[in-house]
Amino acid sequence: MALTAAPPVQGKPARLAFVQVAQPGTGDDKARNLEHARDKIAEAVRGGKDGKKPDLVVLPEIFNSPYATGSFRKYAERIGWSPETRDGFDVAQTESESIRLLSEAAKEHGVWLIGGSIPELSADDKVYNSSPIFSPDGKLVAVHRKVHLFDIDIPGGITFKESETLTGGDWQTIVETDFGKIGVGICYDVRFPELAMIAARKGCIAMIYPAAFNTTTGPLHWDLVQRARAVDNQIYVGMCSPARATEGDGYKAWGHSSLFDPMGKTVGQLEEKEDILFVDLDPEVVNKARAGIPVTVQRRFDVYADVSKVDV
Ligand SMILES: O=C(O)CCC(=O)C(=O)O
Repeated sequence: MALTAAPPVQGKPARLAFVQVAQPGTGDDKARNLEHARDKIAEAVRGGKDGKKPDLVVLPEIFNSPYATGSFRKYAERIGWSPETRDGFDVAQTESESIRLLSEAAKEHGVWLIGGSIPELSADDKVYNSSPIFSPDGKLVAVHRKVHLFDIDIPGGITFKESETLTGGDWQTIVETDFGKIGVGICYDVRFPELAMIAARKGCIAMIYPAAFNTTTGPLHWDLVQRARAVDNQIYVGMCSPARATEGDGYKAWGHSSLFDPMGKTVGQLEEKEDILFVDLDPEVVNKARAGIPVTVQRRFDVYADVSKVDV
Protein backbone atom coordinates (compact mmCIF):
# COMPACT_ATOMS: atom_id res chain seq x y z
CA MET A 1 0.00 0.00 0.00
CA ALA A 2 1.63 3.27 -1.12
CA LEU A 3 0.85 6.17 1.20
CA THR A 4 0.92 9.84 0.20
CA ALA A 5 4.37 11.04 1.24
CA ALA A 6 5.74 14.54 1.69
CA PRO A 7 7.83 15.86 -1.23
CA PRO A 8 11.46 14.71 -0.89
CA VAL A 9 13.72 16.98 1.16
CA GLN A 10 16.42 18.66 -0.93
CA GLY A 11 19.97 18.02 0.19
CA LYS A 12 23.17 16.03 -0.09
CA PRO A 13 24.89 13.78 2.47
CA ALA A 14 27.08 15.87 4.79
CA ARG A 15 29.53 15.37 7.65
CA LEU A 16 29.11 17.51 10.79
CA ALA A 17 31.62 18.10 13.58
CA PHE A 18 30.36 19.23 17.01
CA VAL A 19 33.24 20.80 18.92
CA GLN A 20 32.59 20.35 22.64
CA VAL A 21 35.06 22.93 24.01
CA ALA A 22 35.36 23.87 27.67
CA GLN A 23 33.20 26.83 28.71
CA PRO A 24 35.28 29.71 30.07
CA GLY A 25 35.39 30.25 33.82
CA THR A 26 34.84 33.70 35.33
CA GLY A 27 38.61 34.33 35.59
CA ASP A 28 39.32 33.48 31.96
CA ASP A 29 40.39 36.03 29.41
CA LYS A 30 38.56 36.18 26.13
CA ALA A 31 41.61 36.05 23.87
CA ARG A 32 42.56 32.66 25.32
CA ASN A 33 39.03 31.33 24.83
CA LEU A 34 39.03 32.45 21.23
CA GLU A 35 42.42 30.94 20.45
CA HIS A 36 41.33 27.69 22.03
CA ALA A 37 38.19 27.62 19.87
CA ARG A 38 40.27 28.36 16.77
CA ASP A 39 42.62 25.43 17.56
CA LYS A 40 39.68 23.11 18.12
CA ILE A 41 38.06 24.12 14.82
CA ALA A 42 41.35 23.26 13.08
CA GLU A 43 41.39 19.89 14.87
CA ALA A 44 37.79 19.22 13.78
CA VAL A 45 38.63 20.03 10.18
CA ARG A 46 41.34 17.35 10.19
CA GLY A 47 38.46 14.87 10.58
CA GLY A 48 37.68 11.94 12.85
CA LYS A 49 39.05 8.40 12.65
CA ASP A 50 38.45 8.19 8.89
CA GLY A 51 40.09 11.58 8.32
CA LYS A 52 37.04 12.89 6.39
CA LYS A 53 36.80 16.67 6.48
CA PRO A 54 33.47 17.93 7.86
CA ASP A 55 31.18 20.13 5.76
CA LEU A 56 29.89 21.95 8.85
CA VAL A 57 31.60 22.66 12.18
CA VAL A 58 29.51 23.65 15.22
CA LEU A 59 30.64 25.32 18.46
CA PRO A 60 28.64 25.46 21.73
CA GLU A 61 26.51 28.18 23.31
CA ILE A 62 28.46 31.09 24.89
CA PHE A 63 31.92 29.72 24.14
CA ASN A 64 33.85 32.99 24.53
CA SER A 65 32.43 34.19 27.87
CA PRO A 66 31.45 32.67 31.20
CA TYR A 67 27.81 31.53 31.13
CA ALA A 68 26.61 33.96 33.79
CA THR A 69 24.11 36.81 33.56
CA GLY A 70 26.66 39.11 35.24
CA SER A 71 29.25 38.48 32.48
CA PHE A 72 27.20 38.86 29.31
CA ARG A 73 27.38 42.67 29.01
CA LYS A 74 31.07 42.71 29.92
CA TYR A 75 31.94 40.22 27.17
CA ALA A 76 29.41 41.49 24.61
CA GLU A 77 30.63 42.59 21.18
CA ARG A 78 28.99 44.68 18.46
CA ILE A 79 28.44 42.41 15.46
CA GLY A 80 26.48 44.81 13.24
CA TRP A 81 24.62 42.15 11.18
CA SER A 82 20.86 42.40 10.79
CA PRO A 83 18.39 40.56 8.55
CA GLU A 84 18.02 43.78 6.52
CA THR A 85 21.76 44.00 5.76
CA ARG A 86 22.21 40.26 5.26
CA ASP A 87 23.38 40.34 1.65
CA GLY A 88 25.54 43.42 1.85
CA PHE A 89 27.21 42.67 5.20
CA ASP A 90 30.99 42.84 5.06
CA VAL A 91 32.84 41.11 7.92
CA ALA A 92 35.69 43.61 7.49
CA GLN A 93 33.35 46.24 8.98
CA THR A 94 32.45 44.40 12.17
CA GLU A 95 33.76 45.62 15.52
CA SER A 96 33.59 42.06 16.88
CA GLU A 97 36.91 40.27 17.34
CA SER A 98 35.08 36.95 17.76
CA ILE A 99 33.28 37.39 14.44
CA ARG A 100 36.55 38.24 12.67
CA LEU A 101 38.29 35.19 14.10
CA LEU A 102 35.42 32.82 13.24
CA SER A 103 35.13 34.23 9.73
CA GLU A 104 38.87 33.71 9.19
CA ALA A 105 38.61 30.13 10.49
CA ALA A 106 35.67 29.30 8.17
CA LYS A 107 37.55 30.78 5.21
CA GLU A 108 40.92 29.24 6.03
CA HIS A 109 39.41 25.75 6.29
CA GLY A 110 36.67 26.18 3.67
CA VAL A 111 33.87 24.94 5.96
CA TRP A 112 30.41 26.05 7.01
CA LEU A 113 30.62 27.18 10.63
CA ILE A 114 27.90 27.66 13.25
CA GLY A 115 29.99 29.75 15.62
CA GLY A 116 28.26 28.61 18.83
CA SER A 117 26.91 31.72 20.47
CA ILE A 118 28.40 34.87 21.96
CA PRO A 119 26.97 37.81 23.88
CA GLU A 120 26.10 40.50 21.31
CA LEU A 121 25.69 44.22 21.97
CA SER A 122 23.12 45.75 19.63
CA ALA A 123 23.07 49.25 18.16
CA ASP A 124 20.39 50.20 20.73
CA ASP A 125 22.52 48.89 23.61
CA LYS A 126 20.69 45.63 24.29
CA VAL A 127 22.52 42.38 24.89
CA TYR A 128 21.55 39.22 22.97
CA ASN A 129 22.72 35.61 23.03
CA SER A 130 23.67 35.32 19.36
CA SER A 131 24.82 32.55 17.05
CA PRO A 132 26.80 33.68 13.99
CA ILE A 133 26.79 31.42 10.93
CA PHE A 134 29.51 31.55 8.26
CA SER A 135 29.79 30.12 4.75
CA PRO A 136 33.06 28.50 3.61
CA ASP A 137 34.24 31.77 2.06
CA GLY A 138 34.08 33.44 5.50
CA LYS A 139 30.86 35.38 4.83
CA LEU A 140 28.61 35.99 7.84
CA VAL A 141 25.37 34.69 6.33
CA ALA A 142 23.14 34.88 9.42
CA VAL A 143 23.01 35.69 13.11
CA HIS A 144 20.42 33.85 15.19
CA ARG A 145 19.50 35.72 18.36
CA LYS A 146 18.18 33.30 21.00
CA VAL A 147 14.43 33.80 20.82
CA HIS A 148 13.35 32.13 24.08
CA LEU A 149 15.31 33.26 27.12
CA PHE A 150 16.32 30.68 29.70
CA ASP A 151 14.42 31.74 32.82
CA ILE A 152 13.81 28.80 35.10
CA ASP A 153 13.59 28.16 38.85
CA ILE A 154 13.75 24.54 40.01
CA PRO A 155 14.00 24.45 43.84
CA GLY A 156 16.94 22.27 44.89
CA GLY A 157 18.08 22.24 41.26
CA ILE A 158 18.86 25.32 39.21
CA THR A 159 17.72 28.94 39.08
CA PHE A 160 18.79 30.97 36.06
CA LYS A 161 17.30 34.15 34.63
CA GLU A 162 18.78 35.22 31.32
CA SER A 163 16.19 37.99 31.08
CA GLU A 164 18.02 39.82 33.92
CA THR A 165 20.52 40.99 31.33
CA LEU A 166 19.52 39.60 27.92
CA THR A 167 16.83 40.45 25.40
CA GLY A 168 15.11 37.81 23.25
CA GLY A 169 15.59 37.82 19.49
CA ASP A 170 12.69 38.15 17.13
CA TRP A 171 13.43 36.19 14.00
CA GLN A 172 13.74 32.59 12.94
CA THR A 173 16.98 31.45 11.30
CA ILE A 174 17.25 29.11 8.34
CA VAL A 175 20.48 28.89 6.36
CA GLU A 176 20.78 27.58 2.83
CA THR A 177 23.99 25.54 2.56
CA ASP A 178 25.27 23.56 -0.39
CA PHE A 179 24.11 20.34 1.34
CA GLY A 180 20.58 21.56 2.22
CA LYS A 181 18.69 23.98 4.45
CA ILE A 182 19.63 24.00 8.14
CA GLY A 183 17.56 25.62 10.91
CA VAL A 184 19.43 27.15 13.84
CA GLY A 185 18.20 27.76 17.38
CA ILE A 186 19.99 28.25 20.70
CA CYS A 187 19.56 25.92 23.68
CA TYR A 188 16.24 26.81 25.40
CA ASP A 189 14.79 27.44 21.90
CA VAL A 190 14.67 23.63 21.56
CA ARG A 191 11.87 23.45 24.16
CA PHE A 192 9.56 25.37 21.80
CA PRO A 193 8.45 22.94 19.07
CA GLU A 194 7.24 25.68 16.75
CA LEU A 195 10.69 26.80 15.50
CA ALA A 196 11.60 23.23 14.56
CA MET A 197 8.22 22.59 12.96
CA ILE A 198 8.40 25.70 10.79
CA ALA A 199 12.00 24.89 9.79
CA ALA A 200 11.00 21.36 8.79
CA ARG A 201 8.00 22.59 6.80
CA LYS A 202 10.27 25.08 5.02
CA GLY A 203 12.49 22.23 3.82
CA CYS A 204 15.22 22.00 6.47
CA ILE A 205 16.99 18.68 6.78
CA ALA A 206 18.17 19.45 10.33
CA MET A 207 17.80 21.77 13.32
CA ILE A 208 21.11 22.51 15.02
CA TYR A 209 21.29 24.16 18.46
CA PRO A 210 24.44 25.45 20.15
CA ALA A 211 23.38 24.68 23.72
CA ALA A 212 24.46 24.40 27.36
CA PHE A 213 22.01 22.37 29.43
CA ASN A 214 22.91 21.81 33.09
CA THR A 215 23.21 18.88 35.45
CA THR A 216 19.57 19.23 36.65
CA THR A 217 17.68 19.33 33.34
CA GLY A 218 20.38 17.66 31.22
CA PRO A 219 19.88 14.09 32.45
CA LEU A 220 16.09 14.43 32.21
CA HIS A 221 15.53 16.37 29.02
CA TRP A 222 18.66 16.77 26.83
CA ASP A 223 18.07 13.64 24.76
CA LEU A 224 14.30 13.75 25.11
CA VAL A 225 13.72 17.20 23.60
CA GLN A 226 16.04 16.52 20.68
CA ARG A 227 14.41 13.18 19.93
CA ALA A 228 10.95 14.75 20.25
CA ARG A 229 11.76 17.56 17.80
CA ALA A 230 13.37 15.00 15.45
CA VAL A 231 10.46 12.54 15.47
CA ASP A 232 7.69 15.18 15.38
CA ASN A 233 9.21 16.83 12.34
CA GLN A 234 11.15 13.98 10.73
CA ILE A 235 14.41 15.89 10.55
CA TYR A 236 17.85 15.51 12.17
CA VAL A 237 18.24 17.38 15.47
CA GLY A 238 21.58 18.07 17.11
CA MET A 239 22.88 20.09 20.04
CA CYS A 240 26.50 21.12 20.65
CA SER A 241 27.35 21.67 24.32
CA PRO A 242 30.40 23.02 26.12
CA ALA A 243 32.40 20.43 28.06
CA ARG A 244 31.56 20.18 31.78
CA ALA A 245 33.79 22.42 33.89
CA THR A 246 35.73 20.34 36.40
CA GLU A 247 36.87 23.24 38.60
CA GLY A 248 35.51 26.51 39.92
CA ASP A 249 31.99 27.45 40.94
CA GLY A 250 30.85 28.51 37.47
CA TYR A 251 28.14 26.97 35.27
CA LYS A 252 28.32 23.18 35.01
CA ALA A 253 27.21 22.28 31.50
CA TRP A 254 25.71 18.87 30.82
CA GLY A 255 27.98 18.11 27.85
CA HIS A 256 26.77 15.10 25.80
CA SER A 257 26.76 16.86 22.41
CA SER A 258 24.65 14.70 20.14
CA LEU A 259 22.76 14.18 16.90
CA PHE A 260 19.46 12.28 16.56
CA ASP A 261 17.96 11.10 13.28
CA PRO A 262 14.35 11.53 12.02
CA MET A 263 13.32 8.21 13.62
CA GLY A 264 14.74 9.33 16.99
CA LYS A 265 17.83 7.12 16.79
CA THR A 266 21.10 8.36 18.25
CA VAL A 267 23.52 9.05 15.40
CA GLY A 268 26.29 9.93 17.86
CA GLN A 269 26.84 11.34 21.32
CA LEU A 270 29.80 12.49 23.44
CA GLU A 271 30.32 12.28 27.20
CA GLU A 272 30.96 15.41 29.26
CA LYS A 273 34.66 16.10 28.65
CA GLU A 274 36.26 18.10 25.81
CA ASP A 275 35.88 16.11 22.61
CA ILE A 276 34.66 16.34 19.00
CA LEU A 277 31.65 14.47 17.64
CA PHE A 278 31.70 13.50 13.96
CA VAL A 279 28.29 12.56 12.54
CA ASP A 280 26.65 12.30 9.11
CA LEU A 281 23.41 13.69 7.68
CA ASP A 282 21.70 11.75 4.90
CA PRO A 283 18.62 13.23 3.17
CA GLU A 284 17.50 9.73 2.19
CA VAL A 285 17.01 8.89 5.87
CA VAL A 286 14.62 11.87 6.12
CA ASN A 287 12.74 10.81 2.98
CA LYS A 288 12.43 7.21 4.18
CA ALA A 289 11.07 8.29 7.58
CA ARG A 290 8.53 10.57 5.89
CA ALA A 291 7.41 7.90 3.43
CA GLY A 292 6.91 5.30 6.16
CA ILE A 293 5.12 7.51 8.71
CA PRO A 294 3.71 10.43 6.67
CA VAL A 295 2.73 12.76 9.55
CA THR A 296 4.03 15.73 7.53
CA VAL A 297 1.09 15.41 5.13
CA GLN A 298 -1.40 14.08 7.69
CA ARG A 299 -1.48 17.22 9.86
CA ARG A 300 -4.98 18.61 10.52
CA PHE A 301 -4.42 22.36 10.59
CA ASP A 302 -8.17 22.70 9.99
CA VAL A 303 -8.62 21.35 13.56
CA TYR A 304 -5.77 23.13 15.41
CA ALA A 305 -4.75 26.10 13.26
CA ASP A 306 -5.70 28.58 15.98
CA VAL A 307 -3.53 27.14 18.74
CA SER A 308 -1.95 30.58 19.42
CA LYS A 309 -5.38 31.93 20.37
CA VAL A 310 -6.04 29.31 23.05
CA ASP A 311 -5.69 30.93 26.49
CA VAL A 312 -3.42 29.28 29.05
O1 LIG B 1 16.17 24.15 28.94
C1 LIG B 1 17.03 23.81 29.73
O2 LIG B 1 16.85 22.94 30.57
C2 LIG B 1 18.39 24.44 29.71
C3 LIG B 1 18.43 25.63 28.82
C4 LIG B 1 19.70 26.37 28.89
O3 LIG B 1 20.60 26.01 29.60
C5 LIG B 1 19.91 27.53 28.06
O4 LIG B 1 18.98 27.97 27.36
O5 LIG B 1 21.02 28.06 28.06
